Amino acid sequence: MRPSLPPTSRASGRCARSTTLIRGGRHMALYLGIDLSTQGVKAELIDPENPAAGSGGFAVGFGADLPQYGAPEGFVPDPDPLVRAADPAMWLDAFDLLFARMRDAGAPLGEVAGISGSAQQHATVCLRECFPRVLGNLDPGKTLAEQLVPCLSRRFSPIWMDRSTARECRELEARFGDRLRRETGSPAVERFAGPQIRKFAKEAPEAYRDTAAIHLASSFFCSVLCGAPSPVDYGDGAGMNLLNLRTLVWDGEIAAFTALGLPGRLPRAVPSATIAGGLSGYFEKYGFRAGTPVAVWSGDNPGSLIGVGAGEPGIAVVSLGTSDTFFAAMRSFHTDPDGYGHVFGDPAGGFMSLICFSNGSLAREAVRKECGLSYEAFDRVTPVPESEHLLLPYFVPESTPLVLEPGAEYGFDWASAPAEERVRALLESQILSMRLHSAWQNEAFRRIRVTGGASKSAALRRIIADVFQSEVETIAVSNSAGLGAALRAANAIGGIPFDMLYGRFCAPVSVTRPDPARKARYDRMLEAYRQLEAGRSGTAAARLR
Ligand SMILES: Nc1ncnc2c1ncn2[C@@H]1O[C@H](COP(=O)(O)OP(=O)(O)O)[C@@H](O)[C@H]1O
Ligand SMILES: O=C(CO)[C@@H](O)[C@H](O)COP(=O)(O)O
Repeated sequence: MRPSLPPTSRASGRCARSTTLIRGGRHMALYLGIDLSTQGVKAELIDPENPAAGSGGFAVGFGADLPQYGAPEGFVPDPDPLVRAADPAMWLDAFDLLFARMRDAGAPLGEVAGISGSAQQHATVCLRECFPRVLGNLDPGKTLAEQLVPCLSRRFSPIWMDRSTARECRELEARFGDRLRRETGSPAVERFAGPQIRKFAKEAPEAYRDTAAIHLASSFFCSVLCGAPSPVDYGDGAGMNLLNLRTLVWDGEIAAFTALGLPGRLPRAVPSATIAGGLSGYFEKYGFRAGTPVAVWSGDNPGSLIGVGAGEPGIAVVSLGTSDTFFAAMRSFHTDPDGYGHVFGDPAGGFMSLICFSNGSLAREAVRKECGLSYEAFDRVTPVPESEHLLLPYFVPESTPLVLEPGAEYGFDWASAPAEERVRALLESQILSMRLHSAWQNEAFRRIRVTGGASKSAALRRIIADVFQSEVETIAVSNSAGLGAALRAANAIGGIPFDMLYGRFCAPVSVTRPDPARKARYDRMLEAYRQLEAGRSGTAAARLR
């Protein structure tokens, strides 16, 4: 059994466990998976022939390790809660730091046979014409940031938390109506790349003219590894409002309307098992072999679908990272009539659903601090009271349902409630919202796999099991996006079938069984939550109509 990443992994360096992959020994072929998330970059190194031997995982936290960027939560603080951007220079420095740490810890990077990765979804990186030339001539004597920042035509990248494109979404909806949802898998969505690019082209036309290529964070980092521009995979590409999921090519009409000349600025869209290229010689300084095959990167949620072993329909996944997401491989392509759910490419083939709640760990963090609790205490107090208190947990702008003006709304006397009641109300409300807004999938999932930082919380796992009346399973590695990237590399490059990899790396290590006695309670609370949400001014039950 592989132990999970200890909580310290976020802060810095290598996790406490040190295993055989670091201590030495011969390996047939190792695969490396990297995940660039909102708050840090993490890596998982696996040996498919010896799944018990882990690297322990490596991590760089933007706040703790790169404080000079002033982005403690991974984005540049902005007084406007709708504006959220990150500095690609910080991401690039984190990459150099991550690989240096792996080399210094003795990770056998020379034995890596294949690499892939994933990134937080929707973030765009805009690049000048010089990008391919600079990439092809990276100087190992300099840092990635020193060399690549001059290629940026937009200095900061809007990330998935940005909600400043309501106008552009309205324009896209007015032009294409329901075709957007039916063919790109989602209505126009504020955080998606298309509306973000439209806003950029309108507000900074010169910088847009100076832009030769627009990458997602995933295809940007795949390009950096390969030393040449990389395609976008269907998993992450579907989060742009630009990819036609019926034809699996960029929708020329939608792209041309989004911004003049956009079709010529987009990388190719390809299946997730595509080999993007060979590793750039720049990375030899960390001990890698130049030319090591790199499989295209994906989004962190599609990557996690693979990392928890749920690439086939039947198991739902709840990822409790900075955002909370609920997703599952789909049996058939269908879209959410309310417009909150999305359809992305499943890296194992076919499609996956996804619903994103922006008030995931950020909301839990806000309440935890307000109550002055540690996470251990937070976890201990939650199962105690059986009160049926609810709140709308909009501590930051919310995607599901769409809430642009943040402000939590309480269905009970919040100020005088004891800390444990507040915490329980928050966690139950978050999971009830998840049940409410995932119903469009029309599938009763009997098994849910949980992942992400907050999946360590036994209280949250209990609430998920009881609210959904499903078994809730964990796997050993909580960095499922990083593990998913390593598994994708082993599949695409090593030719190892996913079901074999799932069997070796994704077996459940804990199961929380639902308590049937709580079913009636949560059915009742779901109805009460629906009414609380419907009664809030400025919160639409459906994005569309
Ligand atoms: N024991 C815990 N209980 C609840 N939340 C936790 C716990 N440990 C960590 N977290 C939360 O996990 C979050 C990070 O999760 P992670 O999956 O690493 O995020 P991301 O991939 O989005 O950067 C932190 O914001 C923190 O609030
Ligand atoms: O916007 C979405 C999904 O559509 C987010 O889930 C991002 O992909 C960020 O992921 P985390 O950093 O929270 O894992």
